[in-house]
Amino acid sequence: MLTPFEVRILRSLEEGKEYKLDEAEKVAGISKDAILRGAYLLKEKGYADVKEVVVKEYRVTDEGKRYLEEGLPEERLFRFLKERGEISLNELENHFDKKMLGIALGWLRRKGAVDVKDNVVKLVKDVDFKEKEYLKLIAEGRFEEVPNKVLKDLKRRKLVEEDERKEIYVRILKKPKLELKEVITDLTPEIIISRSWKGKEFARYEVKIPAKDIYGGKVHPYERIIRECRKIFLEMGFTEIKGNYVQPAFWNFDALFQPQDHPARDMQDTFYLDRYVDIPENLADRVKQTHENGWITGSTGWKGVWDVNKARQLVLRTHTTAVTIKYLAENPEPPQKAFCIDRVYRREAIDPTHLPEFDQLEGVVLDKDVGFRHLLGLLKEFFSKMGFENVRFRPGYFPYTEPSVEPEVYVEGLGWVELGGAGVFRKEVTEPLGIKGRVLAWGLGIGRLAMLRLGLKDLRRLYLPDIGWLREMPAIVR
Ligand SMILES: N[C@@H](Cc1ccccc1)C(=O)O
Repeated sequence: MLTPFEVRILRSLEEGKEYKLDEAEKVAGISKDAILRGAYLLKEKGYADVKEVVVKEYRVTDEGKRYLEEGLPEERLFRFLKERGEISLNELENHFDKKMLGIALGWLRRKGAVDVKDNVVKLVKDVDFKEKEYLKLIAEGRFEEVPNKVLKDLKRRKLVEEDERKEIYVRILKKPKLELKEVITDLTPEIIISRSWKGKEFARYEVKIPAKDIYGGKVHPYERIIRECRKIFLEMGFTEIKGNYVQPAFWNFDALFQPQDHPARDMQDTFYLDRYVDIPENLADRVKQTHENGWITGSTGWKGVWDVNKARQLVLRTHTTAVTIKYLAENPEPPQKAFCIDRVYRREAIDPTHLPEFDQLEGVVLDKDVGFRHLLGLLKEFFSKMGFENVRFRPGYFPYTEPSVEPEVYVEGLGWVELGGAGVFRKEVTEPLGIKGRVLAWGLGIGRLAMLRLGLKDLRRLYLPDIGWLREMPAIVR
């Protein structure tokens, strides 16, 4: 039994002749997808042969194009040396860009064209620069004429890029006596309503035929990992909390016993707003005393004068600890278990692992008889649920916790990666706010976590609207 497409293909393609998919499309007058499906069905029945050939194509990169105009770095240096004779490396740096000089010297040495001794460069042999001719051929699309080794070298130098394309050929082996009994391939509402399917055959579904890729809608990989973290803490009985992006320095720093001259409070590190708010007087008073002399906590405090105006200034929160500490001040009775997944801001120079806006996964446990070991166990449990089995804790320092640790997870190929901070809140933090009990606290960089899970090397990828990457990401990553 043949589908209408198969019949169409058999009728329009010549027996024994090989057609590229594009040609077959033109000759048969049906879409490439239909040809492909039909051809594979015909292959199954022995009427056709389908061949897939992977062809490589080469393209000159921007850097390569520049060299085509200016000459290869080694060629330019060679010409210069020919004119000038021996010359010191220092002198050369006056004539050439340092990076270009490095590349040029490297290749000339490899070719045995120069000798470098005591910082002096000397030409010792005449060499040719065929690579450039080859580069030109590639630029003209004549890459078949370029030897493989040269292609490989040019690719390694990033002057040429390789692309792979699949080409599909269809050949009709023999034509059956065409039986024109119609077969139904797509069952439509019309066919059902009119009952025209009666007495007809249905095409069998062939799962092995390559089909068009379909990209369904799905949750963004980063958001998916954020949801995964949220689920883990909800399942462990935590409450999710939220807070404002803009916080008084009081909640971001002072309530956390961060001294007013702490470098993290500097303009260099924190985004300040030119606005001030009032803070609860009784709290401010106790925090002031704690900073200045320890109040009744038994601590000596930081000494010096605590200035309420510094605490009143608004900042873009630099960590979500501002949210958890405020929550605990408002809910000081144990037990409490809360977490917060949200955006924080720091004045960072942007690089592959730093962004001025990023997200933290913050959490606290307040109870009468909890301690450091519970904290480590809890974090270990969380990481293990996230798929990181190898966890270790390095000693750390935060003004608000004692002891403090920096959790790290082991990632194949990267080694130990630091994921944030954790510790037990000091009494200088809990007592002035009236928090009754011990507090386990942590703040993790959730972007980093996502990066590791998704196998990315650059945090910025998480925020790029790269549709190709998004399409390729599976809906579930483990
Ligand atoms: N707030 C710290 C992390 C941390 C949270 C809670 C306790 C200890 C450390 C940071 O942003 O790096």
